[in-house]
Amino acid sequence: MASEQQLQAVKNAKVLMVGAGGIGCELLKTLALSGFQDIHIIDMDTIEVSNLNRQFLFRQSHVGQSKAKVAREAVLRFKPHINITAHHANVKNPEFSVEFFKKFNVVLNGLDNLDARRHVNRLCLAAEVPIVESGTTGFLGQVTVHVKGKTECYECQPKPTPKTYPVCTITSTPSKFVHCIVWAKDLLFAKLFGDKNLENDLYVRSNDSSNSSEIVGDIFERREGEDSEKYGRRIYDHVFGHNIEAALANEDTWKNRNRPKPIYIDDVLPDKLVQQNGNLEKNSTVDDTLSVSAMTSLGLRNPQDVWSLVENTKVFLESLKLFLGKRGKEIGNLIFDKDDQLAVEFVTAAANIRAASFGIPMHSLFEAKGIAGNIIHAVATTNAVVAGLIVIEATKVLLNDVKNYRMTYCLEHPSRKMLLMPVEPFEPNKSCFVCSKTPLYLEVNTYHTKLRDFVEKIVKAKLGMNLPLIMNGSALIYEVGDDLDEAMVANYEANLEKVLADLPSPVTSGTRLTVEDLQQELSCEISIKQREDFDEEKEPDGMLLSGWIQAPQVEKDDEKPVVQGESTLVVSQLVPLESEGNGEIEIIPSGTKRKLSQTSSASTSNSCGTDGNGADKKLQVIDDDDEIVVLNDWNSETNKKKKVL
Ligand SMILES: Nc1ncnc2c1ncn2[C@@H]1O[C@H](COP(=O)(O)OP(=O)(O)OP(=O)(O)O)[C@@H](O)[C@H]1O
Ligand SMILES: [Zn+2]
Repeated sequence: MASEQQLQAVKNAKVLMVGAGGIGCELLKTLALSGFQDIHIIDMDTIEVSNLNRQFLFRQSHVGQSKAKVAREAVLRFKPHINITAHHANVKNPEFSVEFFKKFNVVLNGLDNLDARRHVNRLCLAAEVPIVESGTTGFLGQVTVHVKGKTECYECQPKPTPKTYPVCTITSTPSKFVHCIVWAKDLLFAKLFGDKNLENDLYVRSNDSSNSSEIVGDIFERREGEDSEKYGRRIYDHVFGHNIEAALANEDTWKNRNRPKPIYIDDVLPDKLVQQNGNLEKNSTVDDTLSVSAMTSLGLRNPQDVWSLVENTKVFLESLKLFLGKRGKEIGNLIFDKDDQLAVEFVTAAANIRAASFGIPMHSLFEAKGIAGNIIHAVATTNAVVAGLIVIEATKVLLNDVKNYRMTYCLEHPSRKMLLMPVEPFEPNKSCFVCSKTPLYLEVNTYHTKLRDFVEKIVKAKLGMNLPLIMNGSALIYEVGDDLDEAMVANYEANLEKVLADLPSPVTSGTRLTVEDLQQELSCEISIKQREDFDEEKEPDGMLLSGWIQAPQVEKDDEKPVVQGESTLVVSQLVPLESEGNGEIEIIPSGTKRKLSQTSSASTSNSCGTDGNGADKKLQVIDDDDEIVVLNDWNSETNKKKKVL
């Protein structure tokens, strides 16, 4: 039961909800039913059919309409007397300025991407408005509270990024199915159907074939008069037969690995492919390109079946033929899309054939699609639980009940019989460049690196700036904005093409750049250090930023993709820390174990720890034998459990 004080706080609050998707729909409903009366919603999207299974405020008839607006109307139907304002827009738009954010008592995020979350974090820091941040991935979920000066900000902790793989693992020595998927999708599919001008490592580096990439360039071209079956068979033999033979020639590679087996198509499918439903190539006037399917024409129905090598070979050939015959116009421009059935069929088949060659278990199209599209299926219940937790935390924030703030993690499997794991928030990280304004350092070859690379790879991608401005001392070297005159735009464009050392005010070793984003009201200093060489694989940007919190790469053991929707932190990174005897557990991010004693008020050394004026990091977990335990009284001195029947 909420207290009178809580009810008043809720009633008088003005809240901003960003995102009206899976979490957002649940959240808006829960806010309205909890007594909130002034709610703004921002969502840039329109409703899609695929949202309907869990975004329950939306119906079939709403497909194509604004999520924010439809969500508002749906909730007003059962709570007609509250104020809901819908903004169908990107939260990064300039209209959502720091001034706009200042109007709210708390911001509630139900977003699905890092970029927007970072942007909202910065605006909230500048506007001094607390955020309750959330994310879900299947059964996993989390709700975290961020209040300037009191808790860490959203960017104080590193965020997991999807795992990338060394090129040689993908091109030569795959050991997991996901490696075969990456090869099929990013190399083979891209080579056959994507932009031919893009560099592509689809060749095998054997000891004596230093110029093999040139030879391969010709091999992927369809020869004059070559029919699609013949072309498909030639590609098949090249990538699954000859390339593997060439790789086997590198004896050193296989000393401690299983040797792959070359696969040639005549051994698997000696006869010409005949489709069960006739040759669709002749039928190429049908316009609905996305409904074209090799599975359909081969009579393969169940996407959860694992195909045999023969079936995979047929799907490989048939999907290639269908691309050539029915989607020829797109060839050269295709980018893999998990919702493109034919693309998924091709990638599944190619990955499976490669897997067979390397002795890796094959997978169904359903599983392959999940891996290729980084899909973890959303669970409506997790969204509902998370939405409830957001409202609980928001209420505490409104009451300024700092000592009871919790970051809560929803687990997939009970840990000590608990599915919800509450943790006290950490203090601001003193080396966070966002909330603690820590200077950054960049090692770069200033004689080779263009300003464009610095802007794209560092300022935008790593620092998450939206409208950056870069200054060297008092000289402005780059700026984005609507109010620039043509001469300035031309000047900045010219600068982008110059290497750093050749800029009108040269950037060389020792230079201190100021990089700002006026919209986010964020400014940081970057000290430049000249460095000649970079490791292409480990430092693909050709630059090394430090003083910045590097995101760890995560990969689940079962080869499933990592974090869908780039949620804030994955639970697998949390380390429950047990103290001796008293049943207390502490969970801390990123695998850095700390003892409970270190988190007491005496601890000042750990940048994530408390410095004495915050609450200590103890988390009390009640020993119990119940199946599921939730904490029911967030305001009590010690959290108590409640049985879920
Ligand atoms: N920059 C942004 N500005 C406004 N809304 C955003 C922004 N980025 C993401 N969103 C919204 O956040 C919501 C996230 O919801 P959710 O994670 O359920 O994704 P979805 O797109 O609805 O579903 P799915 O991706 O699983 O098909 C989406 O409705 C999306 O439009
Ligand atoms: Zn921070």
